[in-house]
Amino acid sequence: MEILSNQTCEACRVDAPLATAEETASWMTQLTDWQIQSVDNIKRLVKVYKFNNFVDALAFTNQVGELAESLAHHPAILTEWGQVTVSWWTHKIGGLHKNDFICAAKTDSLYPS
Ligand SMILES: C[C@H](O)[C@H](O)[C@H]1CNC2=NC(N)=NC(=O)C2=N1
Repeated sequence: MEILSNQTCEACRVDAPLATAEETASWMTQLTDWQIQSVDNIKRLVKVYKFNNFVDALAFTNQVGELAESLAHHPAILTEWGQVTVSWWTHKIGGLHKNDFICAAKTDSLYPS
């Protein structure tokens, strides 16, 4: 099976296909503690990362932001004291694309274990 965190995002086009149910199920096996949530009928990958304070949460937020810029693919990030909520979806297609699963896996790689 292809390792998501080792892959790079492809340029996403407006006619790119949404991830199928089978692809989603397969790629979810490589992700830890990510949930699929629908917001305004748009599916997104969501995970809450825990921290001991705000400073560490902010540092992680900035790392995720740098990752996003490097991939030209951007999440929604909610930064709070003690936790950061990261949500990935593809705006252009209004849902989940393989890029979102790759980005979620790469986001996990940034979290201090
Ligand atoms: C022009 C710019 O590259 C595009 O709008 C990119 C920017 N980052 C993006 N991020 C996400 N999550 N979805 C997109 O469709 C998207 N499009």
